Amino acid sequence: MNITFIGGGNMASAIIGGLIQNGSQPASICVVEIDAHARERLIRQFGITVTEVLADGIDASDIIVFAIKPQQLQALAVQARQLLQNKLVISIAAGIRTHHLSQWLDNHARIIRAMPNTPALIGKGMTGLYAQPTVDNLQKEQAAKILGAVGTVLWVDEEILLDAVTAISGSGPAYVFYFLEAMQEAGVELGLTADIARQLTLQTFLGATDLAAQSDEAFNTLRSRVTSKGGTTEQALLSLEQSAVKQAFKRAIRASYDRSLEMGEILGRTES
Ligand SMILES: NC(=O)C1=CN([C@@H]2O[C@H](COP(=O)(O)OP(=O)(O)OC[C@H]3O[C@@H](n4cnc5c(N)ncnc54)[C@H](O)[C@@H]3O)[C@@H](O)[C@H]2O)C=CC1
Ligand SMILES: O=C(O)[C@@H]1CCC=N1
Repeated sequence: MNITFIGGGNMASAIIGGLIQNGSQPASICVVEIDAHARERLIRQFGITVTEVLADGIDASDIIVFAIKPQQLQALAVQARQLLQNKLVISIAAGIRTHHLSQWLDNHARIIRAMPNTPALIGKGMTGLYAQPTVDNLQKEQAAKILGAVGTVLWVDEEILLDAVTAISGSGPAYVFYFLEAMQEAGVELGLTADIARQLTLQTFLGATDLAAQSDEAFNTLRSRVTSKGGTTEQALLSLEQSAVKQAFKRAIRASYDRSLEMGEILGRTES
């Protein structure tokens, strides 16, 4: 199964790294990339085939992954539409709806929209998938196999739910890194070295998320076990409540969701 990525930036690189780590042959992966520095990096990092010529890249595979910015997708689609025939198109562009992409591609009917995330690089990605009703089961299995090679996949049966997936797991690693930053900074302010604060923070996230993953219990039950009456955690949680951190966090996720919908709306409205 050969795969061509159009765009070899952060997210494509994370998926390619995960695929190779999981046993894919570099020779089965091609990237079309317009930036010369990025092309050099991709060859150095992965030993894959890289080209700047769209037709060559599309010709090389039956599965084409659109991995460029949402704002660039329409122009690219218009260039690609004569070249795709019945190939499977997987778009990872945030917000862009399959019916708009299909229009830009002259009513192409084999489109799967995917929302992966960057932990794909180490095989721990989370990808939401939505297929147009015209995509056949074999092509759905191929898409699930590719993204499944770099983590967990789940299908949604309404496209709007992919905007929710974007807000939770697509953008999600950035929220986690934000919390890691805050905990490390707090540790340093309390006198720890940056290295020790980093180690304590990371191991706490790893331990707590592994514990939650191995438990059937609700997150707030696990939280209550850390929170001794009259103890230290209680004070921290009280402070978080007083600062309305949960509400602020939910608003942040809603802002990501709204932006995904807005990008779909605005970028889909433009004429092809
Ligand atoms: N970064 C992330 O965590 C995630 C990103 N996405 C989606 O993935 C897509 C790519 O995002 P990133 O990788 O972060 O962006 P990026 O900016 O790192 O990569 C985009 C790459 O596409 C190249 N490019 C631009 N126009 C091109 C063209 N016409 N032909 C070939 N190459 C072209 C650029 O030179 C660049 O290397 C976006 O649509 C984004 O919404 C989806 C899930 C997560
Ligand atoms: O920030 C973005 O728009 C992309 C989609 C999800 C993660 N990164």
